Amino acid sequence: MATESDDEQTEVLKQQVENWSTNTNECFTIQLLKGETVTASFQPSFTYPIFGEEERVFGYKDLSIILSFATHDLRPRLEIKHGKLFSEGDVKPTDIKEALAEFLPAYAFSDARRETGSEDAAADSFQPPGDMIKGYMSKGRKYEIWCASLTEAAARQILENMEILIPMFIEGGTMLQLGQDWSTQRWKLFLLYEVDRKPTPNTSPYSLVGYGTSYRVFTFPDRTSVTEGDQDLSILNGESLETLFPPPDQTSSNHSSKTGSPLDLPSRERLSQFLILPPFQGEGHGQQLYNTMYAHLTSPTNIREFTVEDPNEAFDDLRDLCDLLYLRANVPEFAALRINTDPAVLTPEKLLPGALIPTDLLVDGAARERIRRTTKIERRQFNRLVEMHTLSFIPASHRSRSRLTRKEKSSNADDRAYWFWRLYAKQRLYVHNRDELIQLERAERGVRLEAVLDGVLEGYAGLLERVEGREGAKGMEVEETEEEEVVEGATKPTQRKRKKIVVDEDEDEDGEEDGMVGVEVVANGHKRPRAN
Ligand SMILES: CC(=O)SCCNC(=O)CCNC(=O)[C@H](O)C(C)(C)COP(=O)(O)OP(=O)(O)OC[C@H]1O[C@@H](n2cnc3c(N)ncnc32)[C@H](O)[C@@H]1OP(=O)(O)O
Repeated sequence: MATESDDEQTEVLKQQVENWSTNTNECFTIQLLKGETVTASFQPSFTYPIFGEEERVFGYKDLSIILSFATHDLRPRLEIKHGKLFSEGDVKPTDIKEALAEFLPAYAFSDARRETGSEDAAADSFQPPGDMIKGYMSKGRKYEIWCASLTEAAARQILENMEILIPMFIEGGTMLQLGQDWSTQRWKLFLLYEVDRKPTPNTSPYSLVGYGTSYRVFTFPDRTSVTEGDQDLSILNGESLETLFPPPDQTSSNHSSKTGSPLDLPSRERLSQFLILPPFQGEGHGQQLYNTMYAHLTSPTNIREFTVEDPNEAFDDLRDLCDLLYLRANVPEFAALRINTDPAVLTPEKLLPGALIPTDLLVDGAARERIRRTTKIERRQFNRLVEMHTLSFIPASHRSRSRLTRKEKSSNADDRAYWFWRLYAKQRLYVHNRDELIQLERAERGVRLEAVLDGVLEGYAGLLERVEGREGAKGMEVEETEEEEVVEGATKPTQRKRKKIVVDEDEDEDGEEDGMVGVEVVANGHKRPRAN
């Protein structure tokens, strides 16, 4: 049984823990260093992957943890400063270096390069690994995007140097665990640098702004011929693939030269990690890097599709904006897509209650498939972009359920278009949310689907506002943009701006097919459910 003095002791202990504990998001500073000059300084968004859920360390007064990165090769250096240390009994202060050990290369904890002066010499002659694939100017400053295979030692080194930034800035983000085997050839590193046109002596002109990684996954040539499960051949654990296509470094001397590399197989490219360093966010660099990665990764003929691994909301916003601006400006067949409201095509028999939604008639199915294949945009993302684009031609004043009482029979073309647009979008959302919806009573399903659709609409409306704003301003920007472009290694245009959209949708949409699957033509619900 706890006595009064036990309680007092517990209270004292609690007080001590509080007095000696420090929030690691607050005491942690990340610095970018050019020579010994600090060019930028910022705090991490998350430190829980390093210091635990509470994001606190114990046992220090006036603690400050400074992690500096050389701006060019991201070589890290750790400095820990503190006042008094807790020293009572056996309780020791948190071992900060130990907590950071698995996130940083060993040399981050020592100063050898700095002490020998080799840092400056290396900086002077530094060139990013790989090839420069894009250059652009923004606000009078020069930027370059470089792409390197992660088989290149210098690229790998840079990635290892800065990988701690992923768990620090992407919620749930983890560091890559690359092996030493041939499969590393599937990986690419994209580095976005600002290039100082008048660098000071003994410093590098290159300063990292952001980076992305991608990897190649094998796919069947015609994904649509498979309806269930993930079609990546990577599920074969490489064994069958390697039998068919021995990797180059393991190819025996009697191996036929006819046999290609696994990298030449029909594949998807998957964008894996994407980060613009905080001091450079919100300046359009995310768009530049995304557009360049998309254009570069989709250009080989054996690449069938461009996908993104676990995007977060901010990335989804960036991707939606970039993709929609690109398709509307550069793919005329996409720009021409509209909701079909022609009663001669959408005959009463096609719209009987209980009939399946004729999505291929509502928005030209053959054209959609053609565009999707040539642009290589992943199916779910592409379908969402078609929804956004076709919605944009329906005036906002007609996007109201109260105007839908006469459904397809409405005499107003915009009201009819809105009715059909809702049917069209509901088809995809039904398939996507099928698992949840089939558990509901039939009547509830309609209501739930309407609610999901309203949430989607809200997001689309915000995005369209930004897209149209950009397009409206484009005429005025054209001259400046063309002047600013210094290298056009990529085919996607330079554009910028915003907003968010989310539903209950996962990344890969294997199994979701267009066409007349799933949803029936249903009457609109009468309630006004909450948007999700
Ligand atoms: C696959 C993955 O790796 S997912 C993880 C993505 N990475 C992160 O979340 C790390 C931290 N954040 C970042 O690195 C950056 O802020 C990014 C990549 C999200 C965006 O890059 P930025 O250079 O800031 O974007 P950029 O200036 O080009 O903005 C373009 C548009 O993206 C969208 N956007 C950018 N940042 C955000 C954000 N934090 N929240 C919502 N939308 C955003 C907006 O639509 C923006 O247009 P706007 O300027 O009109 O608002």
